[in-house]
Amino acid sequence: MSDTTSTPALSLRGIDKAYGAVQALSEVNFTIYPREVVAIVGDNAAGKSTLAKIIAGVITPDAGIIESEGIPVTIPTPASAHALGIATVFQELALCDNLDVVSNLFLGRELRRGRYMDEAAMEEIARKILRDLTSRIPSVRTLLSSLSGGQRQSVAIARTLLGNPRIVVLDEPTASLSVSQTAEVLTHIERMRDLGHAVVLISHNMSDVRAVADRIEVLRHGRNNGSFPGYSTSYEEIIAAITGAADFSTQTR
Ligand SMILES: Nc1ncnc2c1ncn2[C@@H]1O[C@H](COP(=O)(O)OP(=O)(O)OP(=O)(O)O)[C@@H](O)[C@H]1O
Repeated sequence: MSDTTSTPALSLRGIDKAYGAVQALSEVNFTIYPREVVAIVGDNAAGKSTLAKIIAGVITPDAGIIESEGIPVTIPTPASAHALGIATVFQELALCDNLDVVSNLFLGRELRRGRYMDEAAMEEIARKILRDLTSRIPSVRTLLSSLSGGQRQSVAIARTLLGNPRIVVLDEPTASLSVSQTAEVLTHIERMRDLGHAVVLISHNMSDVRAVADRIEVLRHGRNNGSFPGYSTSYEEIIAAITGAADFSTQTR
């Protein structure tokens, strides 16, 4: 259950971002609380990825205020996002096919014991994280190249959880997954919320979003166009906000 009585984990207000002549975001507001899954939805070019990249510190906004746990911050780089407890899984999962699950999880931050890598400790942590996510990967020593798309997504999510982030941003995590793999990823999202993480879910898939999101934020042409409770909003209502058949621009959180 989200904790909307507490200070927001992250809050963005009045965010503008232009790429040359293209105004990708205009006066966008976005808030997420601890233990909350918030979906950002919208048509192509609505500004979803741009907002995700601002949260991830990949790009900086031209204007607007960002607060982390109520404190004004800037997120000029991915390292500063990381320092604020924000982890992002981009669509290109950035995993190594020729390495196993453990090596992918700990790539660049291997645990050592003296001069040697502490394989046993890394295996144990990998198993625990995957168990917490209820992942069905058979062995942490499986090579990435032999995993399904859904299992690879599990590894990418597990890798972000190693740093125990407050906020996890998932960019289209179920794109190109089968029905059963999608169900597995949606379970991971629910587990992350149960474990106390706030999850930002960028998605095109309305049934995914309605299945797991506590709240759905619609972007249209780079502006907010409505904020809806996830479980009780009809498919038609969300589509109307996405397509502009209905104007919800004043109804944002
Ligand atoms: N690096 C860039 N240079 C120029 N224009 C860009 C750049 N990135 C995004 N845009 C433009 O900004 C607008 C918003 O793009 P963005 O990728 O944020 O939308 P989106 O909602 O994620 O779309 P999609 O669902 O198609 O990925 C679009 O008009 C896009 O063409």
